[in-house]
Amino acid sequence: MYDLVVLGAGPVGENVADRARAAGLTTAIVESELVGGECSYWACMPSKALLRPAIARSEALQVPGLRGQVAGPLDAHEVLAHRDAIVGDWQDDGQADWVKSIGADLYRGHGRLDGPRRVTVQGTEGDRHVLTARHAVAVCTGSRAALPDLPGLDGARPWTSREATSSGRVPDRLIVVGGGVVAAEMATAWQALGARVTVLVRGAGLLPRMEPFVGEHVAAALIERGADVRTGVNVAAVVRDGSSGPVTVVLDDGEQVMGDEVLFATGRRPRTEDIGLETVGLAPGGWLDVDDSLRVTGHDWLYAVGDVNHRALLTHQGKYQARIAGAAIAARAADGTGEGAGAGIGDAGPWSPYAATADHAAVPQVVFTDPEAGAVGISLAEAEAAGREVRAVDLDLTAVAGAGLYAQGYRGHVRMIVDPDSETLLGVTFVGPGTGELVHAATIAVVGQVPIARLWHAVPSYPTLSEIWLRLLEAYRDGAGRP
Ligand SMILES: Cc1cc2nc3c(=O)[nH]c(=O)nc-3n(C[C@H](O)[C@H](O)[C@H](O)COP(=O)(O)OP(=O)(O)OC[C@H]3O[C@@H](n4cnc5c(N)ncnc54)[C@H](O)[C@@H]3O)c2cc1C
Ligand SMILES: NC(=O)c1ccc[n+]([C@@H]2O[C@H](COP(=O)([O-])OP(=O)(O)OC[C@H]3O[C@@H](n4cnc5c(N)ncnc54)[C@H](O)[C@@H]3O)[C@@H](O)[C@H]2O)c1
Repeated sequence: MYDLVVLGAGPVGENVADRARAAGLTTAIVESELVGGECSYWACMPSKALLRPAIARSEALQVPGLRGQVAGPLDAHEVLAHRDAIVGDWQDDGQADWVKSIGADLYRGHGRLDGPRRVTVQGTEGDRHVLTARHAVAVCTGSRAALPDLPGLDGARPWTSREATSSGRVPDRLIVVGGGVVAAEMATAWQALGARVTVLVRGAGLLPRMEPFVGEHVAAALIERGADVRTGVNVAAVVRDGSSGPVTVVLDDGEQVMGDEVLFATGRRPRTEDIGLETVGLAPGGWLDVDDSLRVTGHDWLYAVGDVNHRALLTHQGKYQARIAGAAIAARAADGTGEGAGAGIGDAGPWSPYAATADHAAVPQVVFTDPEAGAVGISLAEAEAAGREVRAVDLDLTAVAGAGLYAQGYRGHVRMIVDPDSETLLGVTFVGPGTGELVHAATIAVVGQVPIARLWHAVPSYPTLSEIWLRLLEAYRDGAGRP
């Protein structure tokens, strides 16, 4: 018997276990593939290992004295080897050792709920275990790529995010279907590695969840570097010629696009179809609904944390939820009841240690395209959709001296969304080289609800990109975004 059983040892499951361990709970953690999850082996880490050389080279091309040194293409062989090293050659010994080091017991195999507070593990070696949880089970099984139901797709062996982050060779021609973050980042990476890239976007532009200027900058840069970015197109079928021949994507107007590989970056679905949800009265296959303490609706012992609850499909946000869930599980366990709304966690109102409030108000994200983009909080479109009256302050990032020093011909843009009543920030979005590192300042301003009047005292260093904060305050003072 354990205090807590965690299903899935991705970044989120690891953090739930660690937080619970810090509070003195005994923990078992079950993993069917690699300890470290999607993020470590087929998502964040390998994708950023592929992207960092591309972005560094691109920035060096804008720096006097360096341009000539990086005029040649990336050494794809070296970049792929670096990616392999970053993912530890898809071996998880280091992370498995870490799980042991925190005192949790690791069970390797497929875990399934088997009624309240029970998990069975079908071990990878044919072994079988029944684990019982005194206080809680945390489902942290993550998500996998969602593929559309298209004629020919199964036989066409499409890439998903897994192949796009782990491929050992650069295809001559890569077709990318989708316009979200995976599509934009992977188009950027493989183009920089030498593939001729065609991006097929169903909607009006790339990165539709962010402010529109982000997708415009990223698409323009991809096109300048030779990619074919087509918007408003629908894929009707996919055909692979033989087992290793080229692939043809047929659009619904009959046009055909040829490639050597096709990546479907068309979103995610939850890994909940075979985890025994039916044994506790829940429907298999869906995202799991949770309250702000990450407890599954209607179950006082069951938590769902990370991608699987669909609140924010990001590692850092999942790990934030993990810290909150771990704290709530421990507090309810200490309280001795583990039952009833609020038992052991007091009122757990917004911003308490037991409420993942930032999921609603301030989810930060950096998109590692070239140029980089970053955002936190709401966009103008989201404010309008919610009927909120806001002021949007827009600026070109070249308004600061730091931009011209960062890169010759620097291009970038920022938008700040302000609540005019409280004069606090509701959201900020950046696009431009180096802007990923500006996002955390924005996150602190949004989460801290720092009034504009106080932000004037947060003096940005000269001559950094951060000086854009001062320009934003000046523009706001001078009436920018006023109706
Ligand atoms: C290409 C790509 C790039 C990304 N880049 C970023 C990025 O730069 N920054 C960022 O913040 N986010 C990024 N993300 C999102 C990030 O990968 C996810 O948000 C994160 O991995 C979610 O963590 P998780 O622990 O909830 O799930 P996962 O990482 O999916 O881990 C779940 C774990 O549970 C295991 N599991 C599932 N079912 C069972 C079962 N029945 N029994 C036992 N074990 C089970 C799985 O094997 C897996 O190890 C990216 C995603 C993709 C696809
Ligand atoms: N840097 C980062 O933080 C980072 C990087 C990669 C992924 N992620 C996370 O991973 C998650 C998954 O990313 P994603 O890009 O796969 O999903 P997404 O939901 O962001 O984008 C999927 C896109 O595919 C399109 N689409 C869906 N079905 C389609 C179809 N049949 N034909 C054409 N287009 C179709 C959608 O319109 C959407 O624009 C995201 O939520 C993101 O937060 C984060």
